Formats: sequence, C-alpha cells, structure tokens
Amino acid sequence: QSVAYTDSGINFQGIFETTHGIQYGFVFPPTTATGATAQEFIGEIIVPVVNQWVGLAFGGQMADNLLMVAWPNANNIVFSPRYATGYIQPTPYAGPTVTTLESSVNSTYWKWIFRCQNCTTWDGGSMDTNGGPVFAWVIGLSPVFTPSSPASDFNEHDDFGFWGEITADAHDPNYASYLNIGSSTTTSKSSTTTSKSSTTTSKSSTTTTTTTTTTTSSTKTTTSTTSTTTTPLTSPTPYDYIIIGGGPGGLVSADRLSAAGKKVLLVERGGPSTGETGGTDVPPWANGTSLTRFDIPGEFQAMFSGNTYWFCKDVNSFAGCLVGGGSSINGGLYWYPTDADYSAANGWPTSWTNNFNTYTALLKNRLPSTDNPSPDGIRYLEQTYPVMQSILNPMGYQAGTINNNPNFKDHVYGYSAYNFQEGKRWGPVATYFRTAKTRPNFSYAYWTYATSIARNGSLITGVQTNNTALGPNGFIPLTPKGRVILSAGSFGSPRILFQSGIGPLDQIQLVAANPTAAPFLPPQSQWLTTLPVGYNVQDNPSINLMFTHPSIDAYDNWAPILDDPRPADAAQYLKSQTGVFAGSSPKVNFWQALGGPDGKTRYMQGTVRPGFDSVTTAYPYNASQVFSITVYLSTGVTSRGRIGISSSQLGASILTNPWFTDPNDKATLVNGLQQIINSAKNVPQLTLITPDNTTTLQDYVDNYPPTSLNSNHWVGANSIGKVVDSNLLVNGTSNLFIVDASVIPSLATGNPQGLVMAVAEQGIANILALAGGP
Ligand code: HEM
Repeated sequence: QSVAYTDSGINFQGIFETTHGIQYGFVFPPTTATGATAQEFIGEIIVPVVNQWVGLAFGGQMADNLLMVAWPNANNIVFSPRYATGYIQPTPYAGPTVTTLESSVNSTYWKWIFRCQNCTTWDGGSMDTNGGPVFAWVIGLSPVFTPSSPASDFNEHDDFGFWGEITADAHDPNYASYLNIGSSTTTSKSSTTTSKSSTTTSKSSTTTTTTTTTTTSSTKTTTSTTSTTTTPLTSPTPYDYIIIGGGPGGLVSADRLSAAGKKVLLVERGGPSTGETGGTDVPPWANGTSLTRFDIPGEFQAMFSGNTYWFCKDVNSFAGCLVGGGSSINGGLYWYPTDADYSAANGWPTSWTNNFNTYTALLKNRLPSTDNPSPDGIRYLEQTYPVMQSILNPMGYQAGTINNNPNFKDHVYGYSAYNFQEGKRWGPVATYFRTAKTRPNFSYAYWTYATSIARNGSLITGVQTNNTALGPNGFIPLTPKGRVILSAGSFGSPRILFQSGIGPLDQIQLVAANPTAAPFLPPQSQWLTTLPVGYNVQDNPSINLMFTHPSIDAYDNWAPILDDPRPADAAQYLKSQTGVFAGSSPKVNFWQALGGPDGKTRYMQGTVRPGFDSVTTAYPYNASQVFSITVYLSTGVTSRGRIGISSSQLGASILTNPWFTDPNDKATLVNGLQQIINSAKNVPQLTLITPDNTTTLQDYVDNYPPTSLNSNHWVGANSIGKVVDSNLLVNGTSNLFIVDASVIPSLATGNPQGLVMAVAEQGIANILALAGGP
C-alpha cells in the first residue's frame, strides 16, 4: 500500500518498489474539486537507469484501461498515454493531456513528475479517486524501438507488480501550487486515436498515430530518494579495476584498491541496504528515522518472510542481492579466522598459511567484533545462556570470550559475537564501503547486473552489464592494464564465469544454447573448460534441536518484530539504539572437536536462539518458552557438492547437494547431537520437543529435508589452487581475479563472513603487489 512521502516539495502518496528501486507517487486535487479539475492528478516516477522504460496501469491491469509509458531520451523524458485491448502492444491513446512538471536524466536515475488531466476515467473504466484502487507498474529492461518517438513500440515488460494507491489520503490542499514547479516546461498532448478492434496482432494496423508530443527537460536538478554514485559516470569510462559485487569481498576490495589510488568501479546488482547507503526500507515502528531493517540488528528474523526482495531471484539458495551482500541480511555472527581455517589441510597454499595473521589483524582493526552489542553494556534476552551452561559445563566445556582466542574451538562456549556497533549492523558497509565512498577515484552503481566478462583469449577487456549508463549497451571497458575483480559470491561468480566461457563444458554449453547469452561468449576455441568452476563446494550441514525451558523468553518467536514489536523495546531502541533490537537472535555459540568413524577430526558448532523455525512434535508445548540450537558441522567436513546454472534462465543453482555425501560427516554430527541431547536430559525442567521422544535422533537426521540442512555458508566453487592461483588470478587469464567466498577451499570453523573479509584483505594485497597491473 502507498504511504505518504515528500519529494520536490510535493506531498505524494506512493510506493518505493524495492525490486527495481523505483519510486512511484501520486497527488490529487482537494476532494472539493469539481469538473475537469477533479479528473486530474500529478504523478512521479524516479527510476534507476537500468530500467529502459516504465509503465503505469491506472486500472490495475493491462487490458482496457489507461496506461502510461515513459522513458528517457537524451536529457528528456518521452511519454505516451496508451491503451491495449489485451496482452498486445498498447497503442497511443487520445484523451489525456499530459504535462511534464519536472524531469531530469543523469547517469544513475531518470525522473519524471507529470500532470495528468482527464486521466481518472477512460474508455470503459475509471479509478476510485477517494479510496484505495489497485495501480500497477511495469518495467522494461530493453530500450524502446524508437526512443525519440512517443509512439514508439517496445518489447513486453520484464516485470510487473501491483499496489494499493490510497487515493483517499492523496488529496492535497496545495495541489494547485504544485502545478507551478519546474520552469521551462512544454505541454504535450497526444493527439492520437486508438483502436479497440485489433486484438490479433501486437501492432495495431488500424490506428493512425499522429503524435504532436514533444518532451521537456527542466532546468532543475533533482535529488532522488537514494544516491548511487559519488562521481558522475560518463560513458564509457574505462576503469583500472572493475569490481563485480558489493558483498564482503567486493567492499573490502573496493576500499583497499581505491586507497591505493586506483580508479575503481564497483557494480552491485541490487540496491541500497542500510540508511547510509541510501536505503529507505524503514520498519513502520521506526518511521521518521533512517534506521532501515538492515540497520536494526533485531530485525534479522524478519528477513525470511514478506516481500524478500533482497534475496537474489535467480539463485535457489539464500543469497543477498543488495549492498553488503549476505552481511546485510545475516544474523551478524562474526568470528575471527583460526589457524585451522587457513591450514594446508584445508587447502591453502603456504604463502597464505604463513601470512594470514597480518591480514586478519587489518580486519580486526577495521571491524572489531562485539559479544555485547547494546551500547548501554547490558545484555538482553540472554536467558538461554544459563540453560546452555547447565548443558555444556557437565560435558567439560569452558566459557570464554570466543574471539579473544580464536584458535580455542574445542569444548568452548560464549556469548555470540557480532559485527555490530553503535547498536546497528556494521559489517563491511559501515567500514570499508564508508571509506571507499569518500574517494574521488571510486565510483559505484547499484542495480547493475553483470552478465559476463569480455575477453580476448586470456586478456579481459571489460565487463558486460545491463547498465547502459556505464557504457554503450552496458559494456564497461578497462584501462589498458586494468583488471576485473569478481566478487559476485559463491553462486554469482560461477554463473558469470560460465557466461564468459570459463568452466566445465556442460555449463558453457547451456550458455551457448541461450539466445540472449550466447552472443557474449568468446569463440569456442577460447573456452577454458578444464577449470572445475562450481565443483568442490561445501556448506555446513546443520540440524536444529528445539527445547523448552521455563526460564526462556521465546520473544513471540520474533513474529511481530517488523510490524508490531514490543512497545518498550521499540521505544528503547529508537531512543538510544540499545536493548533487544541492538542484537540479533543468536545469543550463545559453542564448539567441540569430534572424531569421526574415519579417524578424521571434525568441528561441531552450535548457535543458540530464543524461538524456533518449525517444531515437529507429538506433544503439547509452551511456545513462549522455546529455544533452538542449530548444530553445524564445520572444519573437517569432507562432503562436497556442485553448483551450476539452470538451463532456462541461467540462474545459479545447486546441482549436487553438498551435505552428507560422505556418511562419516553424518555419523559425526549425529554423535555430537547425541552428546548434547544426553547432557540436556539431566537439566531440570528442560524438555527436548524436536525431535520428540517418539522419534529417534537417527531417524530425525535421516529424514531431515535436504534443503533444511543448508546453512548458506557456501565456499569452494572457485577454490584457490584449483580455479584461481595463489594470487586469486583465474587460471588461464591474465587479469581476472576472484575475491569472495568461492575461493575459500574448505569450510571455516565458524560463520564465514570474517574469513571472507580476511581473505579479501590478503588477496587484494597480493593483487596490488602483482606486476603488470594498472
Ligand atoms: C509489447 C507490449 C506488451 C506486451 C506484449 C504485454 C504482454 C503482457 C502479458 C503477456 C501479460 C501477462 C503476463 C503474466 O501474467 O505473466 C501482461 C501483463 C501485464 N501488463 Fe503487459 N504487455 C505489454 C505492455 C504493457 C504496458 C505498456 C503496460 C502498462 C503501461 C502493461 C501492463 C501490464 C500489467 C499491469 C500486467 C499485469 C496485470 C494483467 O495481467 O493485466 N503491459 N502483459
């Protein structure tokens, strides 16, 4: 539903559509208006340039109602009222008088504020101007056929959606004054007719269109709801380094490369996250602040329901498509890497095992962890801690501040450590990205989807994207010695490599069979098919145990945290960024080394949260007293799977599940789970509800849904030593590097974001030291 907001001095009712980053807004004359005045309104759209054209359907559907389309052409906005009798090319529609009140086009956004007269009724229909009618939007990612012509045809939209436009709240007493904004405007009126008889072809041949429309650009410069670039991007600017992906790897890279004086561009396929990045997704209870759901650590559990636009839509696993990547939507757990994480046994070359402490120290310096995230120093919602003490102490565990001694990961527990500061999600966004953005030699662009890397044999020449503001047809060139840093994540980086002719033949053939992607592949003689891109992937297999204990506050299972949080907690957070909302749901973590039946040591990690995901139990239980232990298997896991692309959409997906392909992994995890369950039996008033006592642990694990084993901690798809060399250079290329979780050859002891950033620190140092670069 629409909400009130202000832009260009106008009070609008509208929505910020977060998948494409577009603002839509409307304002109507006072309800007392009569005659023609009652049949008009002012609308606005603010559109990231990736979107070539935008359409509005004022009757909420495509057929038989008033449509409006608009697109930028040079510095103008071209627009045209349309009408369609079905799912066919809509034709220009006479009747409305449309006037541009303000417009602007820059390298990142185009914006259009327009007056639409005679727009509330149309052939066969009308809108409710004092209610909550359904409006619809559509966007097109390919350019219209004749951009200078308002009568231009275009391809079908690439996406559409609906919202409730609360016209009842959209009437403004100042409406008349809004008509005077902007200066040099030209009125345009489409003098066209439409035919409702042509339903068979997509181009109506019975219509004569004589359009007298021209468009206008105002002298005003606009401020848009989100800002994207620090430096205006002129097309096509070549860059020393183009970084693909704004997750932890990409943001560390951006900072270190720009600090070294290189000309750096970072492209992120999603949009902003926290307030400082331009994010505006503020929970209703924090209205009026710039605290988005991504800033507020306590909103973590709300990431998995509703319109989860931040997850990459073409990846069949949870992947963060927004700035900060996974670090902007995860629980924030943050562990400094251990010696074992970087060991030769884990697949690291000696140049890395010998030096990693230097780089981990850089990371700690930029982003220290905390296990007490509320700035008032008080721990909140920590009832699970004493319960876990009662379970773990008898097992020989010791309590500690986990990150004070990262290597001590056997029989240890402590408060969960986070990458939060000042009561907010911090991570790479509030550190590395923040400083990169201050540098004039650093640029970044949101909503920019990299499809492939252009190369001539081993030499990379640039990056192919969907963002035509960065270069003709979205192609962004490198400077003569320039380099590309692929930081698109464990799923995105393999997908881009396949689309660039790098990886197993079966995957490249899928690309070759795709009519859109195939033209961007290099000739077959240049395919690098020996690199095992997508193989060797690991993810922690994890199993949930659910308990009840009378001391626990399950926090209403986190259900109301977005729309209706506990008032005192919300008020406290708004006042001082302290309290429950300054932390996320994990409260206690523990580790134990376990010997497997094959004689190998594997580590078990536990993460304890009040509340639960799903409970399967034959017995009644008190939902307000539930807590869950997620038990993962980490360092030492031997199972591996495969990531690839799905044939139709080229989205990245799991081809072979990486969990429990080695039965020794399962046996080891069952052993660890059994030890916890055995000890828990001795804790007074503690009840195991899942698995309940009609289910054996073995059955519970055997029947666990495979996708529920997913921890979203994927590593290994571009393992160092296999796909990339010890400088993270893709084997067989001279200037393509990978800096993200996919180069990590084996699972880390804890949640991996700390390791990813430490790897980026070391990797970028190697890359900068490597001869032949810009
Ligand atoms: C070449 C031009 C176009 C073609 C071929 C086309 C075709 C289609 C098709 C096939 C659908 C059904 C999609 C589905 O259900 O998955 C659809 C839906 C839709 N279209 Fe279009 N469209 C075109 C242009 C437009 C324009 C310009 C607008 C608005 C300005 C628009 C508004 C909508 C809306 C709101 C829907 C969803 C609601 C509904 O099904 O009516 N379309 N379109």
